[in-house]
Amino acid sequence: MTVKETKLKNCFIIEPKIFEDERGYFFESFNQLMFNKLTGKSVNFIQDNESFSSRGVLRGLHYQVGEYAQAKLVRVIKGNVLDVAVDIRKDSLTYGEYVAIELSEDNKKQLFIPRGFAHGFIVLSETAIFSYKCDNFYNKESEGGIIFNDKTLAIDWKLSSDKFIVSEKDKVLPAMENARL
Ligand SMILES: Cc1cn([C@H]2C[C@H](O)[C@@H](COP(=O)(O)OP(=O)(O)O[C@H]3O[C@H](C)C(=O)[C@H](O)[C@H]3O)O2)c(=O)[nH]c1=O
Repeated sequence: MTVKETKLKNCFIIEPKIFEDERGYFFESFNQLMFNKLTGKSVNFIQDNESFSSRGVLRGLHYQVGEYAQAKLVRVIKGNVLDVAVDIRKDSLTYGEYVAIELSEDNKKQLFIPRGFAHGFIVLSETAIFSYKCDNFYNKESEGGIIFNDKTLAIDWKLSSDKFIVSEKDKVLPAMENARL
């Protein structure tokens, strides 16, 4: 397992060690001891989520505020997505900056997104199964979001916007400047 910090403090790219043989492959998708040792963090994940989406589906940018803020460890089991994490920590030197990384069944990369980030992804493959761990429970009342095409962020989602499939809820998310932080 290798861990590399991104330009955004405490946001890490994790690459598990893959064991391949004539049967296929094996890897530890999460190991608490190694995660804590290599990130220097001690995160207690308490909820696992999974979503299935088709090409062009864009989920995000989402986060939870206050005591229900969530750190996430995200990965792709099937397919290929562009995953985006936006630093919305008010006191952060990289506030308003984001990282974008392709996560796929082939590269098996994972992204650790700390509390204080907005998160979203777009599906680049025919379909994708997205799986992630959260260190806090879902709390509808604590949900916040930023519109995916925020002008300040100007995220390049890789696909042409006429191909985007966005939920009615996400279509009306506020710009970052008006976001609930
Ligand atoms: C997130 C969540 C949702 N739900 C229910 C609420 C809705 O009835 C239904 C679909 O929820 P939503 O449309 O918010 O699902 P996504 O658009 O995939 O939301 C996620 O998308 C981005 C990428 C994230 O990082 C967040 O984890 C999360 O906001 O599942 C639950 O019951 N528990 C949960 O933890």
